[in-house]
Amino acid sequence: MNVKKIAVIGAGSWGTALAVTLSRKGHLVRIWDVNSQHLEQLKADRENVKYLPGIAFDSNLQPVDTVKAAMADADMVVFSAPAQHFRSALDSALPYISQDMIVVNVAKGIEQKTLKRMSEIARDKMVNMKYVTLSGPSHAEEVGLGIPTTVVVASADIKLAEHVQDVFMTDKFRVYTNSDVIGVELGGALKNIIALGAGISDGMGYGDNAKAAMMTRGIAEITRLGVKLGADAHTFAGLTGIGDLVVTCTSMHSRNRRCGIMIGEGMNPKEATEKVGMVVEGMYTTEAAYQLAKREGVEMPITEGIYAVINNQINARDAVNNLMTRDKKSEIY
Ligand SMILES: NC(=O)C1=CN([C@@H]2O[C@H](COP(=O)(O)OP(=O)(O)OC[C@H]3O[C@@H](n4cnc5c(N)ncnc54)[C@H](O)[C@@H]3O)[C@@H](O)[C@H]2O)C=CC1
Ligand SMILES: O=C(CO)COP(=O)(O)O
Repeated sequence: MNVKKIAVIGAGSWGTALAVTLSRKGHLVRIWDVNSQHLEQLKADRENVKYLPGIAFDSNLQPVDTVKAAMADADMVVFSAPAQHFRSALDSALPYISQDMIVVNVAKGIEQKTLKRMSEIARDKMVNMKYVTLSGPSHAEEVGLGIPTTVVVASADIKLAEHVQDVFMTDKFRVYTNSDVIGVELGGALKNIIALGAGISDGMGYGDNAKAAMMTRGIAEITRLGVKLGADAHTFAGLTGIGDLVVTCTSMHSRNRRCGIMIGEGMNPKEATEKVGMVVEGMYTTEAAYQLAKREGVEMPITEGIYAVINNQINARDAVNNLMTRDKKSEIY
């Protein structure tokens, strides 16, 4: 195997699970986080007790004190900060990113203040960056345990995507490629809105029929916005579309779903988000998608309903009633 030096920026649950996966494969991995206290704990425990407990670090996975130390001589950098923090994470690492270094981003979101996808932020910072998006149905807890998982790496440069596929691929972590960066990014980001909705539905005590409706009509509106923004509709039928939607709407590992459940049970959305204790990307992506849908003139009734609920403009029961009593429609339009 061709051993790579890999920097991981962001030691939350996903950054840690990926760092563990890469180091188990034999790569030399250094992980850094903006929270220095958290880094001290990683060094002392050789485990991420806060975000991914129970998964021991191999000797070739090293938490380091500075972004410079993480990036030194790296062949590849993996950004695993939440989407709203990608810009600042990239800024801190940018001085050390050469034209040859491969940049992989695993955040699932849209920047709220600019409505930009993660690859658009990266492109603004550095032309010709060797940039790849990694996404798909992949809860960190299961990846850490080595439970079979599939993901997709996307780049317009398919050779680059294939290279990243080789670096990450193991018999427990199967990696596909896709050249549709827009579709892969939007699938991963927008499913979090629907996962919030699925959780709200569960929290209200609604059943499997309601959740199936949420997921199916959810992917319909995700596809509508995605295609309008230049994605390939087929991508939304794949791992980073329906695949990630299914895993997030049905799993108790999902922070978005858990947050939704608490909201559905009556908790204030802000309190529910804080109670999860990790990033709940859907809370930010809902706002961004709501604005994007308005800007693009795309109908996204579920997103609109969830936007109204999490902004305390309407209660969840009335939002569902609004969805159920919309004008009659054909399923395909
Ligand atoms: N947890 C999971 O199972 C998966 C998460 N993701 C995505 O990965 C991204 C990160 O999620 P998690 O790891 O779960 O979040 P988390 O809430 O577990 O941890 C986020 C970490 O990022 C760090 N951070 C924040 N700003 C930073 C910066 N500027 N530079 C360096 N570190 C910074 C925080 O200190 C924290 O340690 C999200 O976009 C999420 O949607 C994707 C697939 C699976
Ligand atoms: O994206 C994920 C799994 O694919 C993680 O989802 P949550 O952020 O809802 O936990």
